[in-house]
Amino acid sequence: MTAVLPTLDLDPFDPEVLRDPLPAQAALRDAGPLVRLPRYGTWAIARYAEVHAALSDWQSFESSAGVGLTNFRTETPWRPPSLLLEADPPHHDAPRAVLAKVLGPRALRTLRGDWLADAQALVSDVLGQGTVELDAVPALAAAFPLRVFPDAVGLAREGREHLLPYGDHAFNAFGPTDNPLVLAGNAAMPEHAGWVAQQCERENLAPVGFGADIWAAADRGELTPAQAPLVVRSLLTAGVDTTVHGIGAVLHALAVTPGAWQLLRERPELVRVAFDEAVRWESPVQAFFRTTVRDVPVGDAVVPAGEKVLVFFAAANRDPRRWADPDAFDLTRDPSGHVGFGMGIHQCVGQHVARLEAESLLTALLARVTSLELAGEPVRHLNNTLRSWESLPLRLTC
Ligand code: HEM
Ligand SMILES: CCOc1cccc(C(=O)O)c1
Repeated sequence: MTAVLPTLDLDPFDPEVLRDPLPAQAALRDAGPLVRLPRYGTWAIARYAEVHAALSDWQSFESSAGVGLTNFRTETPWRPPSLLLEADPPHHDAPRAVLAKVLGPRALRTLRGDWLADAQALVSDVLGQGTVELDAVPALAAAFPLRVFPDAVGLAREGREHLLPYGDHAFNAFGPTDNPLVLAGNAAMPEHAGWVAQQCERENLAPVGFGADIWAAADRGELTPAQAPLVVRSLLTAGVDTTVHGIGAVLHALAVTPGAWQLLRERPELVRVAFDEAVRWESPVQAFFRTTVRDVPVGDAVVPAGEKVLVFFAAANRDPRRWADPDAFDLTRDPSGHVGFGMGIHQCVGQHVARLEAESLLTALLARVTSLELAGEPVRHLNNTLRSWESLPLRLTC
């Protein structure tokens, strides 16, 4: 008698699930190591062990059929596929090697001083002399990445307002194409995508920056000239909304966790742990799909070849089988091993950039702000892939 496969009539892209995904994540973990989601004819894995195993096994779970619900084998992608996110070895190798160098810790050493100074300047701008109340999403979480990252890429000043809506739509587009969030973004997308594509061309990039470094790699033959603009596009798609919502997540976590800000003031060396713990706890990138290359055993079942599997990073990051007290934001925990940046060959190539942005802003805030607390009810921003805040009212006391 074959075991009956757990099935859940759950829609991971339902707006109410996006608003509060925790019950759905718990239901998926509790149902079993592999769960059938008939709603979209797909499968889901939500437990840490199976998520980690799938992300580490790109030969069985491929990305080149797309990491959203759309199967590139049978449907046309909305844009030319990413040479990293939506590619597998061998095609993935060269673009990944180039970006790993361009965005690596060594390359970022030159930015560390500038980004801390920029963070200190921004914090001085937003703080009065005493207590200030502000919406931390526009004032800090969005303001800082938009202040430092486009310059680091080498973008012109004009048109940067396209970046956030472009990324927001790109992340929505990993969900169902008939989803209300996708439909709402379709009209403006050609304009945003057109501007982004323009900025990836060599002549529109500054002579110094991540963009120039990618084109220099093409000059050295490490990429073809046709690949270079798509690798730059990866930065513009993946590198803005994610850090905005990552910083929003750590500021929210610190504001709602009693004693956390004080502990960080006493132990500023915990700043980098704080950001990774926030990425585990909130998982700004909630989930991506993979497609099975062959019949793949998961738990005591088998996923047939050619099927879409939802790999739920956020659910794995709160799996009590892996984490003690998983729902607590705990600065004394060691969050290493979390899958908030993914795992394996596709693990976030921009994670060092994200960490440096968060570290810079938190360091500047910690030096000036004695207490950081909610000043009103935060409001969620709904997205098919991103967990994020529309607004985060905070009270900062100096
Ligand atoms: C808090 C901020 C961020 C989070 C939570 C995040 C999350 C992720 C995750 C989960 C993946 C794995 C995707 C998969 O396995 O299919 C990934 C890949 C990627 N990320 Fe990030 N990311 C962040 C910031 C950034 C930044 C700042 C950049 C660029 C500067 C970036 C560029 C990329 C790219 C290009 C990939 C594809 C890598 C590959 O497929 O080899 N990300 N990111
Ligand atoms: C955070 C996941 O990483 C992404 C997301 C969207 C696009 C790309 C890309 O490589 O174009 C990467």
